[in-house]
Amino acid sequence: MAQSLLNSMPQATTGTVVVTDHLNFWDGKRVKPTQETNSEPVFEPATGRVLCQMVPCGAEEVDEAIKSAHAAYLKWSKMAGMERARVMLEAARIIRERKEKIAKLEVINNGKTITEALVDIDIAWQCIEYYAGLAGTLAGQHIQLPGGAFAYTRREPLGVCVGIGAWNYPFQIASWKSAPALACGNAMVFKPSPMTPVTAVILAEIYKEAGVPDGLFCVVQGGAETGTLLCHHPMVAKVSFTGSVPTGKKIMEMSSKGVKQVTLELGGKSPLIIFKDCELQNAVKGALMANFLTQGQVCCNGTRVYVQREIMPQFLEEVVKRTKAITLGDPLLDGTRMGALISKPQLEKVLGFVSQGVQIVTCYIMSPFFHLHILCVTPGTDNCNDDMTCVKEEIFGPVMSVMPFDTEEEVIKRANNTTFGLASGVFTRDISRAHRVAENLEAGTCFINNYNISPVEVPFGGYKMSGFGRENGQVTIEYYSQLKTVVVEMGDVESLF
Ligand SMILES: NC(=O)c1ccc[n+]([C@@H]2O[C@H](COP(=O)([O-])OP(=O)(O)OC[C@H]3O[C@@H](n4cnc5c(N)ncnc54)[C@H](O)[C@@H]3O)[C@@H](O)[C@H]2O)c1
Ligand SMILES: NCCCC=O
Repeated sequence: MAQSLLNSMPQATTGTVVVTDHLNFWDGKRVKPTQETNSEPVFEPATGRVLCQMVPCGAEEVDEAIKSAHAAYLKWSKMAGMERARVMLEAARIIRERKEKIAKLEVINNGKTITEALVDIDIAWQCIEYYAGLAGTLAGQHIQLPGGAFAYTRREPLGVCVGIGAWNYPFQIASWKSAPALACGNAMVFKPSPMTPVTAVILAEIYKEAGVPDGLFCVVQGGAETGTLLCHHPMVAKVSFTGSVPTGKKIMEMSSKGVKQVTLELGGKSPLIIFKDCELQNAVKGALMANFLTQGQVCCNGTRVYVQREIMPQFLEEVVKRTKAITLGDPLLDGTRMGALISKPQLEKVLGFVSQGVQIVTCYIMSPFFHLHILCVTPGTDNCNDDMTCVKEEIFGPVMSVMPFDTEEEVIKRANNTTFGLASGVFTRDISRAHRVAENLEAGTCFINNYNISPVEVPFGGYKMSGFGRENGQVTIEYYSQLKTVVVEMGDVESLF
């Protein structure tokens, strides 16, 4: 089914694709939804046209998917790490081979530009390749004890893990969650966002084609209700969630009832600090990368840009010039650098944030629906300051707030004055200052002299209310496995009784 959809992709242009294939996947195949009367339209962001119908899974369907995943887990978890690695490498190879088609579908469903979607799909297969490499390295310890006794540890999988995704990186989020889960011997049931239901099921088909047991990676469609069913299911061992802070709190609460492990990848309002000794052109490019990828709908964006007062005029001039030059338009065209926001409500939400009296330096709103382009900056503290709602809250749109600062001590205090802690950045030529600032910023990542690069070898995750647990990097193995200790007596039992 997906093959037929993918095969038609090379000819697809914006406004032409309609997806009719079933979007659920378990037992190794696409599954027809049972409650079709509950369907919700899914829109193509660039046109506002209906792309497909999303039918949420109910309790019985969720149960079927989880049971299918559990059956697969019993087989997959008994395979050697190297055997799992071979299957995962094949999945990575297939994604690489089909990346143009997958990226195109991602654009049609999400509205981001094709240039970015191709990078997202590259990062997805690289993630699967990276964890395939780690699958064969999972090992425990041997511990010598008195009298010839010894103990050893085994790194074991958790069981059936649930992945719940946001809409901004649909295929990539499904890959970032499934790759470490599968490498450790788990199965995964993944629920994409109801706004972007189309590409996770393609990942499921690719895993199957690569040779995973039927059911190992399942996809159930739905929103909050389906997500709730997943979090409460007694056969689920772990929930890995990407999304907003309010939903993250609910996920944690629900998971606590079953004492399930949780990873939370939540929102942010990250600071980017630009010192006067920076290489200005790099800092300007960094600020744009920190704010405008995926139309600003990126969790780790550096949306609070603090610029040292002495260079504010030059910085603003350059940043405004470059922002005005961003090509907005059809996201499927190679030359487009900013596509469409995910939905009309999201557009309205973003506009609501900026209608607060801030000076908007440049603003384009394109027809028909969701194109938006706003740079909201000001050199004065009165017009754009730390206390404004749009500077404190996550907007999740292409809005950059720029504020002046005077000293390092002051800016660190202001940068940390937030409940979020996902990412941060600093531009300076002073190496000591760079590392000192990185140490003092309360965030899970600090970019020095760059912003928003996410190599899969590098851990990614938040401090404070931006969540806990990590994705990517070696450490994530610990979030998808558990340690068993085996204690071995070689002599007689010395009993006190
Ligand atoms: N830290 C990260 O890695 C990261 C990455 C991408 C997005 N995000 C964050 O995600 C947010 C935007 O995404 P969104 O609007 O899809 O977030 P959201 O919290 O509204 O939804 C995320 C997912 O949770 C599901 N969900 C909603 N209510 C639920 C419930 N009660 N129980 C179970 N599942 C439920 C949704 O259907 C969706 O699949 C932003 O805050 C952004 O910063 C974080
Ligand atoms: N490049 C991945 C960033 C994920 C956050 O939205």
